[in-house]
Amino acid sequence: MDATSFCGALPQTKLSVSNRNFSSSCPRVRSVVSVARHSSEEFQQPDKLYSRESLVVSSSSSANKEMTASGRSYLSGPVLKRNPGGQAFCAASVLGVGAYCEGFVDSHLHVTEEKVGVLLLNLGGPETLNDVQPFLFNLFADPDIIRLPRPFQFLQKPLAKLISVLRAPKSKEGYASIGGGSPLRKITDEQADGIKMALKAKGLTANVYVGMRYWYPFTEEAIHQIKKDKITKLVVLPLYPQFSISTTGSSLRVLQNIFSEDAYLSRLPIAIIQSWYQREGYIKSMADLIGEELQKFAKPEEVMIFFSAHGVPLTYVEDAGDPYKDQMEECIYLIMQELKARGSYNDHTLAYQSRVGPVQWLKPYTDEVLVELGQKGVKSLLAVPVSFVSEHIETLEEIDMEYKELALESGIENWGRVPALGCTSSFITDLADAVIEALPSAKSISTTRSTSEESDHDFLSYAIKMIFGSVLAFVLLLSPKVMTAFRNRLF
Ligand SMILES: C=CC1=C(C)c2cc3[nH]c(cc4nc(cc5[nH]c(cc1n2)c(C)c5CCC(=O)O)C(CCC(=O)O)=C4C)c(C)c3C=C
Ligand SMILES: [Fe+2]
Repeated sequence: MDATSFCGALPQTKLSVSNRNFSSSCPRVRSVVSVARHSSEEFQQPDKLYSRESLVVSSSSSANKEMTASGRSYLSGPVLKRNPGGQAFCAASVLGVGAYCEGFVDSHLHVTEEKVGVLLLNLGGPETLNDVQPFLFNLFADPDIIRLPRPFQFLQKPLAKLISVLRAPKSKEGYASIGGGSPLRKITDEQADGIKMALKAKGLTANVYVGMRYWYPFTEEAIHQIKKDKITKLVVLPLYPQFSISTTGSSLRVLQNIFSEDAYLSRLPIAIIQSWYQREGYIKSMADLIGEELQKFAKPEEVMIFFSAHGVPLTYVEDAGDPYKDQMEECIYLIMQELKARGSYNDHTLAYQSRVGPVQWLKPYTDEVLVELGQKGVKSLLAVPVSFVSEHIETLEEIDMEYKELALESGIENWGRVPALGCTSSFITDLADAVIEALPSAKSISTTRSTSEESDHDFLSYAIKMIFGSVLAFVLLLSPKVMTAFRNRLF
């Protein structure tokens, strides 16, 4: 990337990025990624977001093959593309080249100081055992976590209350076993500080905010602070390497709702990095950690590398077009390629953990595969948590305690676990690079509401849905499958 080409006046009109197609580098992912043409496509209406087509549009693949500064071989992070004219932002200093551009010329020809903000999105976790049930309520009240058909959506909150109360004792046990709360907030705050420092070292002064989806500091609080600080350009960076409707998609939906109803925010230029699992820095950082842990085994070459990703219900992928599974497989492929390039030819496998409720989730399931591997005679296994970048309940309790015990019982003798990336410096530096690369594509969102949302406000159709919905929901709740799930405490 030609660094000097970034510095200049802010364009007076919104940029539009030309529509180009790129193929994924991974043989397993054959879908074609097309780059969005309009700014509104970056910040999609919920209905649109979940169509297979628009999710693919939102994948970050390959557009960045073009944009990497150093001609790296991996695809890099931000979803969308560079500024086609290259004239929009004062990023020269960011790359340590050229003059530091401290201001931009606004539409009234006044020089205004640029204030860059970075918003990190994450899930959040209960900090005390008393927080567990309300945290679970927030999680299950999210229509991106429990996806009810439209006529049943009025049941979301009562159902969330019921499930959160039923699940709380089991979850509390888990949180109690890791010290009484989630470490996610502390780690995410440290990552935020790290990214701020890495950006500073690269010449970009930015405020870095943390917005959690289900616990403090909530996304709404972060946005409030962003407004207070009068940020003039925002990069949104979800701390999930792979996009899922249930994680990044859910957080973006919250942002969209807030932004579309606020005059200042809807004009704020914003760039969203929707997934970054294929960035060179991330892949190499993962390979570094795996390589280090492999060396702790007596015979590193005989160790099975066991990637364990958080699962999602199968319908997300099969019906709603969630790209999560494809992105996960591509991610594993890239990590294994990197390990091979370093001379490690270990066997590997991918399985999905943490399923909740009576529905089918992505397979194979981690617990089942561990038992099978033990039965097949695998003796050494290195677990790699791959959908998370911080330690939390599902690494510290589920993998380190439950799965380790199961593996040892199943015949696996040597167990290891790769730590989550946390504040690993190569990783934090790469996230800072992703922010810098994304900045030029920042555009303000469209505030147009979809017609389907408007129709929700139509009283007559709402009343009809309520009546039929209530009857159907009652029947559904009494169905044997749901009752069995409750009895077995699957929730
Ligand atoms: C890629 C990451 C994650 C996906 C995908 C995801 C989907 C998903 N999760 C649930 C239900 C629960 N998740 C819980 C905790 C939790 N989930 C993630 C990440 C993903 N979830 C993280 C990082 C955490 C831990 C937060 C922390 O406290 O440290 C929980 C609570 C814990 C428990 O009771 O097990 C639930 C419940 C669903 C239903 C879902 C997809 C639809
Ligand atoms: Fe989860």
